[in-house]
Amino acid sequence: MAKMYYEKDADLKALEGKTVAVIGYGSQGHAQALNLRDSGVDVVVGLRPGKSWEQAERDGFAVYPVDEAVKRADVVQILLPDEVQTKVYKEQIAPHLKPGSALFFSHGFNIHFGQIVPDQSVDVVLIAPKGPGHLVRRVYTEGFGVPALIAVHQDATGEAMRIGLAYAKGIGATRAGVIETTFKEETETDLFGEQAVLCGGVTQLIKAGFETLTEAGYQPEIAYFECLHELKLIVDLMYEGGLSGMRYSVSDTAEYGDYVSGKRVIDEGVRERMKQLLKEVQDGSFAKRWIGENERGRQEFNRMREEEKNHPIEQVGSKLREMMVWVDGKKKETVKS
Ligand SMILES: NC(=O)C1=CN([C@@H]2O[C@H](COP(=O)(O)OP(=O)(O)OC[C@H]3O[C@@H](n4cnc5c(N)ncnc54)[C@H](OP(=O)(O)O)[C@@H]3O)[C@@H](O)[C@H]2O)C=CC1
Ligand SMILES: CC(=O)[C@](C)(O)C(=O)O
Repeated sequence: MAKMYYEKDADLKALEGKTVAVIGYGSQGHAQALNLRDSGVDVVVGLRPGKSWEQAERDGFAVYPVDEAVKRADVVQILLPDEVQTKVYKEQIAPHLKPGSALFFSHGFNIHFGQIVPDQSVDVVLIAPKGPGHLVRRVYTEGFGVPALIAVHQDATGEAMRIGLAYAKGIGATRAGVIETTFKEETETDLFGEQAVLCGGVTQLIKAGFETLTEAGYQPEIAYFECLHELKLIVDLMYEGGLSGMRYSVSDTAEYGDYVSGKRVIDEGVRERMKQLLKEVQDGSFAKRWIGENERGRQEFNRMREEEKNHPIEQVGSKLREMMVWVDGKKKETVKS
């Protein structure tokens, strides 16, 4: 069984007198910077001029160009998009990293695939929340935490784990639990999971179900409720009580359908294709394709993003989300797309 670290295993004193520079203020950056500050940690933000800089200033942070933020920092957390980290690191971070400082990531991609090779004089630590940034913030403000993974790639000071656990406590992760891993394991499992299950697999399943119902003539709003909206409620039950917890709460009819029909949708062929996806993550061919796509200007990415935005399920969903009174009687602050 994996070792789990909790609040009692982490000491924020490890960050006392240290400045943390959060580089990037997007999904993870804003969440981690706000949570750290609320936990009493001294935080500056490193950015380029633009909407994030303006937002970070509105949120009361001292914002600097990336290189200036790094010069002020004892811990540098790189929360830039994976595809831009290498260039920014080489040009604006590496030349200003202080010996004995710590370089943090929330995804192991650029270390694992050798895009970033830090100087031996710095600690290199991974604190990877296992959840989207906006929920890392929301759950923290509700008094809870999103669990995270921790890994040490380099321990120049002998303090990397201690500082890493303090950081995890600062963003609220030790409230839930932090599991020790490696950059390799986090990178490969995260890339596989987001492609085969969380984002890729699930969205294709939702769209296939929605299209099956709408093409059979059922109302698109009903198809949306059945195949997307209710999924959150079902997954909440799994989140709280596992698959058995969900099956306890749904009807026996649904549970029987789960057993006799689910495997006809997700059959052996799907499992074989999942194994192929994992191979392409492990051998670096996915990483090579993603790095190349960015070097070529992201035409394929932008075309697919546009196609997905125009899918009927998006139109139906945005109309319904405006019409519905939400479960707790008020509309939650939705993530701005
Ligand atoms: N999204 C998530 O929930 C999760 C993300 N991660 C990891 O966290 C890291 C950050 O991802 P995420 O938060 O999604 O990123 P986002 O795309 O949400 O945010 C990126 C931030 O970086 C800034 N930025 C982009 N390019 C530059 C640049 N050249 N110079 C300075 N600032 C720049 C953007 O500012 P601007 O407004 O100027 O574009 C923005 O503030 C990644 O390693 C990712 O894999 C890990 C777990 C979950
Ligand atoms: C939220 C998360 O961890 C993902 C899906 O892997 C990501 O956004 O990179």
